[in-house]
Amino acid sequence: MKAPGTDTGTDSGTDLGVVAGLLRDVPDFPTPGIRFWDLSALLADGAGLAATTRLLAASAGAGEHAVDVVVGIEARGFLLGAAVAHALGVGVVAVRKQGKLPVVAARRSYELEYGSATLELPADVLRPGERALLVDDVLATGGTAAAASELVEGAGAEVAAISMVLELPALGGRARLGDRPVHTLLAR
Ligand SMILES: O=P(O)(O)OC[C@H]1O[C@H](OP(=O)(O)OP(=O)(O)O)[C@H](O)[C@@H]1O
Ligand SMILES: Nc1ncnc2[nH]cnc12
Repeated sequence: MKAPGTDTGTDSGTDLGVVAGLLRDVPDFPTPGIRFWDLSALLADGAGLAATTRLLAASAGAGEHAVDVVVGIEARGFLLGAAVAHALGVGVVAVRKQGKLPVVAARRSYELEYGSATLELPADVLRPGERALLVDDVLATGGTAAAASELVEGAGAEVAAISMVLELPALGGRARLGDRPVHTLLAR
């Protein structure tokens, strides 16, 4: 039984159950053979978004280990990254797909489960020594998170942690991320 006053809806086991119950998988999207994990229903649900935000923000560290900024990866990482940054009281940096930013600090190209892409970091938004929390929805091959991490580190900032909702372990993404701390809420 919970102690009086602790039933605030922020129990992490309860939050995880809410998140798991709102995940959807779609066969053969965007190409045949891909089992696509869709977070639309989770994000559209107020309790789902709140639970996800709390769980992702728990990777942010505290005190001298606290992160200074959240980095959200286009596109689904923008939604989660902004929510987590707001919960932590820090700012959010949008790492964008190629061609969207007017002033670019650096870019990295990579392969993912169903194609290839290039990410760009905006100029003059990360300061050397800042501790960044990388946020995205899915860790699959790890190509996206590795590219975003390299951009953050190339700017002289530190990837303090990488926080994602869902990991697809069969695709080996975690191994691509070296010794950077990776936290995923669920695996499928
Ligand atoms: O671990 P990986 O194999 O790199 O795959 C994970 C990435 O794939 C998806 O993004 P996608 O590139 O489809 O872009 P979107 O969010 O703009 O739809 C997902 O949101 C992650 O960013
Ligand atoms: N299977 C998948 N579902 C959702 N997002 C992804 N990104 C890469 N692979 C994915």
